[in-house]
Amino acid sequence: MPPTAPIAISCGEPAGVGPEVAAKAWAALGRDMPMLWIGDPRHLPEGTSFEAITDPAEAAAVCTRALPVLARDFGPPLRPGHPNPAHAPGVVAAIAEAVALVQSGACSALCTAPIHKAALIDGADFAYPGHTEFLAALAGDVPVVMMLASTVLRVVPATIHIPLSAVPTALTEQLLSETITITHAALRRDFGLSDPRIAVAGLNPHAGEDGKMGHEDRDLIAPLVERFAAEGMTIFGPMSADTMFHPAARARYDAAICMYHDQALIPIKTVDFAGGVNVTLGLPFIRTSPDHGTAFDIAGQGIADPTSMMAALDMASGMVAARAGS
Ligand SMILES: NC(=O)C1=CN([C@@H]2O[C@H](COP(=O)(O)OP(=O)(O)OC[C@H]3O[C@@H](n4cnc5c(N)ncnc54)[C@H](O)[C@@H]3O)[C@@H](O)[C@H]2O)C=CC1
Ligand SMILES: NCC(=O)COP(=O)(O)O
Repeated sequence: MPPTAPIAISCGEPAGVGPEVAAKAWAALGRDMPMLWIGDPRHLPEGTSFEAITDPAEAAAVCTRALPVLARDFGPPLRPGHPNPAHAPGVVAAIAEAVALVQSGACSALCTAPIHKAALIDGADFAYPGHTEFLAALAGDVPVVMMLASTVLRVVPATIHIPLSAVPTALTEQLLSETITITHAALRRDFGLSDPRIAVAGLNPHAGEDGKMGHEDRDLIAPLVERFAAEGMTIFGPMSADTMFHPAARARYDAAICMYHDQALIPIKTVDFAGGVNVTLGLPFIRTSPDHGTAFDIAGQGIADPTSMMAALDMASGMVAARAGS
């Protein structure tokens, strides 16, 4: 990969705030961080300084004066705040194209703007609940882990986009073991922690209260934590989820493995919505994303906060450097 290979940004749902936060992130960071936006340039906010290019190798030079764009035609016009399923094939293709560029080495990392899953299902028969699962499939069905990370907290939901009623069955020893192993390796490789400290949440209230309020904590989670600890990992749990996210508790670990989506995402979006980054661990390439969604309620108004997108680009850039050993 050339040292100036840009970070590929897939446009995400064009009716959401994705194009706006990408344009704002370029304005703030683009002079120092090569990036390449893939999408329909008609969807960028009016007045965005962009240049259509055809070769990602041109991005680094262009990025100092304009947002480099691989321009694609998504068809019908856009109404901010109103997703059009007709745009869905373009949205999915932009993600796939960005992945191909990263896999070929033409781009250094992938940063995805948020998608609206329903529009992709309606308009493109999208068979995945989110980027995470789609990227795992594009990478060859590798096991992956979702991490939401900010400077104050890192959380990992062991199960992701499934109904709450399906969580207990989905929580198997294999899933939890893979989740912990992938998280531990990524904390070492990408976050520079030589001996990461991992806290594991319980599933049930009070981590099951010794089997009186559910058995998964005692029968599944505790033995697994003991096994990893016996192998030398710094890991503890199961913790009562209600008391593991206050500041003193957070200071005791580098990442919290949580049992389901909201157990992980509520605390981080509460303590650092603006600075949170969604990063997929376990892929053979680097992928980050802002922690927020499409924000249809404010799309097209010019008021979207780009902080999370900027943090996602920063994190991707840091991971590229960490993997290059610099
Ligand atoms: N990585 C991804 O592709 C993600 C996609 N989504 C999708 O986004 C859609 C909407 O999800 P919601 O739950 O409504 O969450 P959301 O994050 O889009 O919006 C929640 C609230 O936060 C505000 N907000 C979000 N981003 C903001 C920004 N950059 N600046 C200022 N305010 C901002 C919104 O205006 C809204 O009031 C759903 O279809 C969901 O699946 C949600 C999260 C991540
Ligand atoms: N709630 C997180 C989310 O929806 C992001 O999912 P993904 O598209 O990154 O898989």
